[in-house]
Amino acid sequence: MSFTVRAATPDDHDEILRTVMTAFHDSMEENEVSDAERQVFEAERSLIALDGEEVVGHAGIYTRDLTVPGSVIPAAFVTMVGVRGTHRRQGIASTLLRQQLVDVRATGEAVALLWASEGRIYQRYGYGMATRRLRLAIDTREARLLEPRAKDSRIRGGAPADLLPDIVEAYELVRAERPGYISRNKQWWDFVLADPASRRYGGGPRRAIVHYGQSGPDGYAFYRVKQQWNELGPDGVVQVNNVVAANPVAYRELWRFLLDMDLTRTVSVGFAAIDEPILDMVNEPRRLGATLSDGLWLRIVNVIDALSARRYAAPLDLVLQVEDQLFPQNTGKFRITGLKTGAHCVLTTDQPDLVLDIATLSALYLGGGSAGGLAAAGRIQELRPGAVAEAHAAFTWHHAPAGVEMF
Ligand SMILES: CC(=O)SCCNC(=O)CCNC(=O)[C@H](O)C(C)(C)COP(=O)(O)OP(=O)(O)OC[C@H]1O[C@@H](n2cnc3c(N)ncnc32)[C@H](O)[C@@H]1OP(=O)(O)O
Repeated sequence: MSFTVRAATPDDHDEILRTVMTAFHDSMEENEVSDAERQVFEAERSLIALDGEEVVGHAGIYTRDLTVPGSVIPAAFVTMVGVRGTHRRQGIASTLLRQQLVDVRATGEAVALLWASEGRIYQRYGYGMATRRLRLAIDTREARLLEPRAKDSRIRGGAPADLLPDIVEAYELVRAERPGYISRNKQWWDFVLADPASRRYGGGPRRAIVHYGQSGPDGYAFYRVKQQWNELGPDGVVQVNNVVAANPVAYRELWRFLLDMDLTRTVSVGFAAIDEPILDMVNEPRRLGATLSDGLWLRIVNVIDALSARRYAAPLDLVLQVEDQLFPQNTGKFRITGLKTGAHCVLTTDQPDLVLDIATLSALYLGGGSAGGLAAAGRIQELRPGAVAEAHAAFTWHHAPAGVEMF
């Protein structure tokens, strides 16, 4: 089978969606496509594969900013990757995904990242597991907050759209500090707030709570309640995306509201960080029902730009020997010097301290992958004793990175 590849046009949007939904065993008819979804579509950054006139594969990109340790950088957010079942395993996704990475580098972005339907799809293209995702299923009768209610603290609840200016203010307080957070312009807030009934999966409409401290809004959470009853009475589930808060009081009081809602017995959280503060705020952490999986997958496309764009938790001076099968520019020896205030990365002929491939370096990038753990897994080779410990201290960050929204 032969296929051609071209950039999409705005008119291709619905056919692309139909193709991707078919690949996901879903259908356009059962999913309302919101205006918000159409608005964020970037036709010129979408690649489609065609068999004759038929769209048979797609890989798209959203252009947004990503918070990395100590900095915010432009990044490519890969989305809607799908190949029709009739055309799978014939190299279509590989062609699209490799071409896409070349385009990302040409655009000037240093990294691409994505949520994987299955992690094993993407490692072959150099993506590394850059964040870990914690899900919580909290038995609210068993896990209680240790601290009493705060004074001078106020919570408002309502429809997200009605509270939006305060929600945006709180989000912006947090975004620049937390690796993994993503910029949201007006279109992206519309996208985040879109709440079509076909995507509620049995839950009610999305609601918001905002916390107000002495200087204004400083935290919020979105949630929906799935109302259910068993033979003993109410058994509702509060489904929370994540809790966004700029300080411990805001975080705690938002949680207090969520954990103590009438007619509910469980709070589920979809996007918690592995250092999520709630783990250290309750009397019975085991009852938070935490489960761990892969989070964001990240691919460095430009080693020099990426490594010099972030900051490092401890002084760093290392030579990394990197192997990248797609980009010859990323293969070689790089000296990285870094501090909390700045960083520099250049090609060098010096002896390497560590040897690793691009997927492993990508896993380290946001501070999520542990250099010690990756070395123990045999993915980093240490040529100078002590170099793994130095990399470990420098690449980690005081906030674990987390992917906090699907895109
Ligand atoms: C960011 C996102 O959008 S994540 C969503 C990804 N999409 C989905 O999961 C939807 C359902 N699946 C699909 O649409 C397709 O099967 C895709 C996109 C995953 C793969 O498309 P294909 O065109 O079949 O991939 P392609 O033929 O290029 O395969 C490349 C290689 O990856 C392997 N591969 C592809 N998909 C998978 C998978 N799901 N599991 C394991 N291996 C896979 C192939 O076996 C092949 O290996 P090889 O080179 O050793 O022979």
